[in-house]
This record gives sequence, structure tokens and C-alpha cells, in this order.
Amino acid sequence: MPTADRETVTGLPPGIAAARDELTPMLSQYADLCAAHGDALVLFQVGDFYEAFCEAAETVARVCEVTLTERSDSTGDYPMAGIPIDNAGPYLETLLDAGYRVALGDQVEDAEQASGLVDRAVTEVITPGTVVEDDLLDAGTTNYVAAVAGGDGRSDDRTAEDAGYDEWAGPAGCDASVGLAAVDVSTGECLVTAGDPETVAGELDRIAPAELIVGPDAPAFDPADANRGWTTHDHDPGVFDLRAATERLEPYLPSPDRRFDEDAALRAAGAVLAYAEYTQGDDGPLSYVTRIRRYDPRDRLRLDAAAQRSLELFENRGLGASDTLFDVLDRTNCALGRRCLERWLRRPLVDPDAIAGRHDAVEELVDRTLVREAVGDSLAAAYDLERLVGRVSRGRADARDLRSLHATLAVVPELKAVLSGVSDETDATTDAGGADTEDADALPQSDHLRDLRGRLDELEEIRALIDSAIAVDPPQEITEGGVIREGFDADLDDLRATEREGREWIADLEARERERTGIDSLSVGHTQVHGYYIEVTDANRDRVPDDYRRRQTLKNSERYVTPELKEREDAIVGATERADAMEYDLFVDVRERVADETERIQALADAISEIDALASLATVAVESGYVRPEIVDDPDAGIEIEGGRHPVVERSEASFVPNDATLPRGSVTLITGPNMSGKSTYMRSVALAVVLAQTGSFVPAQAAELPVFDRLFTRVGASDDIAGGQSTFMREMSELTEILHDAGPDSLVLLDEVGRGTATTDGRAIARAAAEFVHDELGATTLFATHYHELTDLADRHDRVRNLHFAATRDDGDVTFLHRVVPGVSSSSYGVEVAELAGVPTPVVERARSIVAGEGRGATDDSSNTDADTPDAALDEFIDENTENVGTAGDMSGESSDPGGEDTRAAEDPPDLIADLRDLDIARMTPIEALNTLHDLQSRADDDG
Ligand SMILES: Nc1ncnc2c1ncn2[C@@H]1O[C@H](COP(=O)(O)OP(=O)(O)OP(=O)(O)O)[C@@H](O)[C@H]1O
Repeated sequence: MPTADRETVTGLPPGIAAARDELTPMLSQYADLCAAHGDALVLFQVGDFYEAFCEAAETVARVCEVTLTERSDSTGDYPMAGIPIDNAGPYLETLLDAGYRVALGDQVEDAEQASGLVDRAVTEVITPGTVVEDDLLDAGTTNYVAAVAGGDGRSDDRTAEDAGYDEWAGPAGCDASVGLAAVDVSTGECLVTAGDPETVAGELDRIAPAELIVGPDAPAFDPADANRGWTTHDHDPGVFDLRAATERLEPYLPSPDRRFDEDAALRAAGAVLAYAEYTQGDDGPLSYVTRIRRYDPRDRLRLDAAAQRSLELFENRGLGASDTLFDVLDRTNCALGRRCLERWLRRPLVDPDAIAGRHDAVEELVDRTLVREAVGDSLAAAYDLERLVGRVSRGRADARDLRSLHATLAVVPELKAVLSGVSDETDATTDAGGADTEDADALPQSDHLRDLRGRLDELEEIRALIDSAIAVDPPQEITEGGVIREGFDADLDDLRATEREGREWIADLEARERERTGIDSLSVGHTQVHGYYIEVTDANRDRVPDDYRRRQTLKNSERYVTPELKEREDAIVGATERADAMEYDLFVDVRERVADETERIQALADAISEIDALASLATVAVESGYVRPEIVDDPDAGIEIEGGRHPVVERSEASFVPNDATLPRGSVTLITGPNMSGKSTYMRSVALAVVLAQTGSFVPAQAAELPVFDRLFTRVGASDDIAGGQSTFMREMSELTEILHDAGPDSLVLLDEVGRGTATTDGRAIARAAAEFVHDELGATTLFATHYHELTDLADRHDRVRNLHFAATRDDGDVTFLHRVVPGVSSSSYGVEVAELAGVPTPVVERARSIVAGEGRGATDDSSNTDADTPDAALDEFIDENTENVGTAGDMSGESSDPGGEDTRAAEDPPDLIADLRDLDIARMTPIEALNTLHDLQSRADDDG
């Protein structure tokens, strides 16, 4: 989403460009770096600051809220703004949040050693999708940059095995035409897939990259959720070229052209890696991107952005409880586990065996309390291995990082022992030793857990190497000594010994010289400029021995050196410098040796992350009373939930009422009931049970039998989706269109108040037609909450349509919601009572009651609805009538299908009333707001009349 403003300040600022021929060498260097990074804001190191000049300075000053100053030199005055390098993090984050890409033009030679202008180069381009700095990234999250490439599908007779696909179902003949690749540069995770534009759009929403690079021939993709949107821009189109992409991929994946069945996927992968390399300073392949995972989106439960959003998986929409499903599930102990759990929840499984594998593992951890708790305790000491190994491979890790890596590796033997049940009281006698002493009975019963335990590579050599090489509590700087442990390198120890002996010799010098000279006030000291000296006061100057050489004269004393002191000093300085340099070399060598094991460390990280995610699911299951769902692998199986609960709402509702759900496969269940009675909560509980079960989690219920769904669609009512900022009727209809096109027998569909965003007659008609279509044509298992009671007669005419409703009781005019679902049709809306509960002024409530009681008698247009005579149906009628009048008079929605209903009264109404009517946005109003507004308008009409 580059803006015009951003375009002018990335690359070469116009003010610098205009003066280019006369710039000083330093600004000329700045201009060169800017020109070479046209898509970034260049921050240029000058001493301890990163500076920007001219228009770029104005931007930095404005965005980062720093002072705009001026640099004056012989060629002119240039606006300048800078941020301190020591504390650059928060400023860089602000620039990234504002959508900028920032190129760091660092001094790449020691300013003191440089003859003339210090050499500078862009060492890193920091972009929203490729940041690697820990302080710019949230812990335990993923941060992707993605690329999309267009292109025709290529089908040939290679098998998936030839192509080396891990998960690809075999694309031969499929209509894939867009390639998508995403990399998390901080961890090295790389995902590649291909599909039709709609599938890729869904995947993009699921991956939610921070940044998207669009190939020259790729369709435009806009994020479905503006809040989680990505920055889109065009990078050098050359990186999408098939040949360039193939060459780029070769270091990562031998013979890439044989590995990708889709050119578009290959081109997207090559492009995204080219971009990632570019942002990391163009130093060649990223050695820690070791596994390029190609996958078929059809191998996961497809959960698009609308579904993720309306089910509040990761984001709370401010409706009711404040947590998300992820918050509820996240009892992980380390960043690795958290990231894994998020990945799982974004892509629930569809393979019943894989689901069962996770359920078995969770069940075992549920049953073995001590093991589960001990796993948690061990993992709490684990650092973010994925990001650590990324830094090690990039050559950015410091000694503290290596120590963190060591501390994490140290967890592994303990974790293995714990998983063998060694810490389990029942198995307390089992030997904690190596594989040969393992008791097979003590190993996890679950295949998945056993496999994960087997993948816990202890990496003993690496652990031993780090432990022997790196100081236990090393400093952050790696160039100033103190990082290598004593005993690791004999030459280094010799140098440090020389240094130490020299210092000891000097420490003893004062006493020795006092004795030799008999001068009690003689002292030995050190200054940065003159080095070591022996100081003698003027009164004792005649007692100074012959070998003292004068070094410095002070007011009342003289400073000397002796040849031996000089020699010792040189030895100390020489040894210190050589030792520091040697330590740096040794450190880099150790870091490279660790980097050589990147793949093994990443594989270990994978295993740890899954164990943590499973343990988290088990902890939640135990603490929140979830049960293992039975997965029924039968295409005709429906949903059977006994005592199901909403995992998030139950946390804030002290007395949550569990409900059953029996939904035969392909059935359409219409749910009616008063406002606030629990319809939406119920529908979401069912969908969340499906999502949880397919993620591998237990579910909040007493018992559950669930089939495996392949897609989940949600369409929630306009007023429920205002937070998304897209609650127009148009959006509602386009989401409905998507469902009606794509849902099938293996889909679960939630429709919440479809049609509410327009005039009642139209809305009701659309809702009815959609329900019929879902039932007759799609065969999708569907839950449909509606206030259109007239729809419930569908059950009389269609086999698989059923009615459920939420009951409420009225006692002395007070309404109590039971939150219990029961078969059949709701007999009342209780709209007036809800209005009263919500604090609508008493006159309005009373007036509404009298209208309901007095005016509403008569049949609705659906004569089958026997509720029509009830007072509540009369209220419905009243609201309907009045809403229709409003809709036709002002035709705000433009959707009215009732031209004949054009109200002549409109012409006679006072003009300000008409204007106010026109301004109403009915699609965004709740019934209560509508009632209030109506009352207001009516009073004004009465007054005017
Ligand atoms: N089973 C339940 N047990 C206890 N409280 C519940 C239950 N279901 C819902 N609630 C409470 O009722 C509130 C309203 O629920 P919900 O939004 O599902 O109602 P609704 O029928 O969909 O309302 P509307 O028709 O106005 O959209 C929830 O925020 C929750 O606090």
C-alpha cells in the first residue's frame, strides 16, 4: 500500500538529487546508497546516529517524532534527522508500522582506521516481512514475506514421488495457475503452493504475510481483513523469471525444475528467496532455509479469513468475551510451541489418521499428569531455537545466543527422560540413561509422541562444543574478549597467562621498587595516554635509580618507566590485543561449526515445538474439562455433540449452559430465538468443536462424534461484523456468493442472519432462497440463525431442514434467557424486552408494547407461520413495516425491490426529516437503534404535523 508520500521519500530524496553534482563526498555516498535502494528509506550511519537528509529527513522527523535539524557544509544546507543507533529499535519499528522499508547504510570500516571517507554499505534492508531483529518481532509468532506469481499450469506425467512432494496430492491436470511462496526470514521456514486465484487468496489470508511481493503476471490480491493486511509492492520483476528463479533455488533444492510441478510455484519460490536475500544484504543463499515445504491447500481444512475472523480464532472482535480461541488454547511453554500451535490452528488437518495421531498424543498427556507437568517444566527453559539458529546461520549470533542455544539443548535429555516416564511416579524406577537401557514399556504409548521423542536429537557434540568454548556469562560484544572459556584453546590461554602474569608483575612492582629505592611514597599507576609509570615526588628525586627513564613531569613529582616495565607493558598490551582477536576468531569458528548443524537443530526445534503444542492442548483439555472427540471417517457421518460449550464464552460466563447438537450430514438447521438468547454462540460452538478436533485438540463437551470437514464457511450478520469495517450489504452478498459457489457435501456452513443488511422483504427472500439452495444443491451441513421466523416452514417441505430454537421465559414482564436449545420454532422474539434490558427509555418501550398489543394483529405474508397472532410476531411485523417504509421512502440501501411501494408521504414530509431519513445506514443498525431512531423520527413528525 505505498502512498504518494512514501514514493517521494524512498530512494533518492529530490533535494539530494537536485544537488547531486556538488555534494560533499559523504553526502554523495549517501546519494549512491539511496539511488541503489529506490524502494527503501535509507538510514545512513554517521558516528553514533543513523541520519536521513532532505525530504527523507522530514519523513523520519515526522514519523519518528524526532527533531529536524540542518546540516550545513560548503555546498549548502540540508535538512537532517537522525535516530540513535544504540536505541534504534523503537524508531525502526515505528517506520515499519508506517509501511516503510528501511535500508541500513552502515559504516563497514573502522572510522579510526579509515584514510579519508569511511566506507559505508547497506548491510540490511529491514522490511515488515523480513525483519529478523528480536526486538522488532513478537515472541512466538511467525512473520512471513510472500510472493505470488502468475502462470499457466503445467501438467505432465510425473508422479508426486518423482517430484519429491511431501504433501502434494498430485497436481497433474489440476487447474493451478498462481504460485505462492512464503518465507519467515527469522526462522527459515519456507512454504510453497499453487492453485487457482481463489485458493491462493484463501491461503494468503491464512498465512497472513506482513508483506507481499507481486509478480508481473500475478493477479492482485487484497487482504480480506484490513486489520491483518499486508504491504504490497512490486519488486524487481526479473526475479520472477523462470530461469532466474530456477538458478536462485538451486542452492536450496537441487534440480528445482524437476521438483515443482507448477512453474508459477517455482517462480514464486525463487522470487521470494531473491527478495529475502536482498533484504539480508545480498550475501548469497540463506543457509538456514533448509526445508522448502511444498503443500497442497486441499490437504488442510480450508478456513478463509472470514471464518478465522468470525470464529475469533486469533482476533477478538470485541463482541462479548475478550479472549480468542488461540488465547484459550495457548498454554505453551516456549516460543517454539506457541508458533507451532498457531500454525496448527491456522491449518487444521483433514486426514483422519493424522488427527487421530494428535488425539492419541494429547490423550496420553492428559492421562499422565506427572509427565505432562514435567514436560512443561522442562520446556520453560527452552529459548527460541528457530530464531537462534537463524541468527547463528546468518553470522549474527553473539556469545549469549550460543549460551541460550546451549541451555535449550540441555533441556533435551531431560525431556526425553520425562517422555519415557522417568519422572512419572509409577515409572520412577526406570533408568534415565541412554537408548540401550530404555524400557520399552516406559516409552510413550502414542505413536506420535514416541516418534517425536525419537526425533529429540541431543546434539551432544554441539552442546559440548558450546559448553567448552563459550564463557558461562559472556559479554554482548564479541570483539572485546571474555567470550571464550579458559581451557578451550592452549594458545589463547598462553596469551591470557602472559597478560595475567604481566599484570601481577606490575601489581607487585610498587612494593619491590619501594624496597629497592627506599622511597616509601613511590607509586605505580597507569594512564590511557602514557601507559604504566612509576611516580616519585620531587623531594625523593635524588634517590631515583639509574635505570629509571623520565616519562612525564608533573607539578610536584616525576613519572618514570624502566626498560623492564616498558617491556612488560608491551607484552601485556600485545597479549591483550592478540587474545581479543584470537577470541573473536575462535568464536566465529565455533559459530560456524554450530551453523553446520543448522538442519539438525531445526529438526530438533520442530520436535520440541510439537511436543510443547501437544502438551498445551492436553493442559487445556484437563483444566477446562474437554473430551476426546470421536472422529467418524464416513462420508455420511454428521455431527453429534453432547453438552457442547463455547470455549471462549464459557470462560467469561459463570453459568454457561451446555447444549447438544445433532446435525445429520447435509442437513440445514434453522435456529430462531430472541435476541441475546445464544444463537450465534451455539453455532460458533459447533464450528469451533470441528476446528478444535481437526487441529488435534479435545473439545469442550461431554461427548462428541465428528466427521472430517474439508471446508468451513461463515457468513455472519452485518451488524455483528462492524468491527471489520466492511459490513456493507454488498460484502455480505459477496461472501454468500462464495459459499453458494464453493460449499459442498464436506463443508460446514454457518449463516448468521443472512439478509439482515437490507430491507426486510428482500432480506427475507434472499435468506429463504439461500437456505433452499444450500439444501437442494450443495448438501453442505449448515447452521442458519435467523430472525425471519417465516423461514421455519422450510422444515415442512424439505427433508433435511430442521428447526431449533432458543427458549426464554417471561415472568411478570421480566424475560429470562435460558440459553438452552430445543427442537422446534421460537414462539417469541422478546424484542421489546431486550430493548428494555438494554436501557431503551421507558416511553419508547411502553409505546412499543402498546403497538405490539394493539396494532399487530394479522397474518404475515407467510401464512404458514402460526406465530403471526402472537404479540411478539406483531412487534416483528411492526418493525418490518416501519423498516420497509424507511427503506422505500429514502431508498438508502438502493436495494429495495418494491418500487410499487414508493411512498408518496415522502414528498409531503418536512424536508429535514427526509434528509435525516436518507442519511440513515440501516445496514449498520441494530434493531434497538432502529427502534430508537424510529421513535425519534415519529415524535418529530408529530411535532411538525
Ligand atoms: N449457552 C450459554 N450459556 C450462558 N450464556 C450464554 C450462552 N449462549 C450465549 N450466552 C450469553 O448470551 C450472549 C448473547 O449470545 P448470542 O450473541 O449468541 O445471542 P444471539 O441469539 O445470537 O443474539 P442476536 O440475535 O442478538 O445476535 C452471549 O454474549 C453470552 O454472554
